[in-house]
Amino acid sequence: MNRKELSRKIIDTCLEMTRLGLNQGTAGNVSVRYQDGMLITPTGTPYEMLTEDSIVYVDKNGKYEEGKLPSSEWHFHLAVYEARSDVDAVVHNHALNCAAVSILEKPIPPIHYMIAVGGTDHIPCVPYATFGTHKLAEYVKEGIKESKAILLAHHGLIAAEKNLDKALWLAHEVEVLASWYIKLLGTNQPIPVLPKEEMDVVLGKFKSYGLRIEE
Ligand SMILES: C[C@H](O)[C@@H](O)[C@@H](O)C(=O)COP(=O)(O)O
Ligand SMILES: [Zn+2]
Repeated sequence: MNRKELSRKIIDTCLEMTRLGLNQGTAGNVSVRYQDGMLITPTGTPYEMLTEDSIVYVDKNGKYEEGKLPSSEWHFHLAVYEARSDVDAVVHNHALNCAAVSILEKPIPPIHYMIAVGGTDHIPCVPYATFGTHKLAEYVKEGIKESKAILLAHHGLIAAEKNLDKALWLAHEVEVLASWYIKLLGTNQPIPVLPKEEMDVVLGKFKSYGLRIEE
């Protein structure tokens, strides 16, 4: 895809993220790997106002086009691309249930085998750091090596995948898992989790269970 097509795809992903109920207001941001950097949503702009021209190119050193202001979270988007050569798209949101679990500063444990979607047996939660900081990007860089989906404490979710459709799908799956976890926590009962041996089996099966979403 050329730059214009990728920019359109970013905007469509943002709008779909809101339609799916995964985001609100100007929270969240979306990027794709492009040339030696990335294309990313601008900061503080309602998704309905985005045009292809508003999408910002940021190079691998964080230098961006004059006259445009990228998402305040460009540091952690670049950090994801640095950390993982197997992903080309990143979605960040403040989805209700993901944000709620992140406030507990807890990972989502293996309450359901679909927890394997991120590539490990839990959805990690990285420590809190102020939005838009290098510190937050450092935490993200470490966390994303472990799982393609991570919670950011007291903040929200990051999902990274091979393309935008897959990244959005992953974000949606994790929000469903987070909603089950929140419900379970509300029962005040002990929460059974799947044993490590079973999660290893599922993780193995997921390696060949391809998600048929291509751009
Ligand atoms: C304060 C921001 O909303 C922050 O939470 C950031 O993480 C976010 O989600 C949206 O920021 P941008 O509009 O700068 O992408
Ligand atoms: Zn955010």
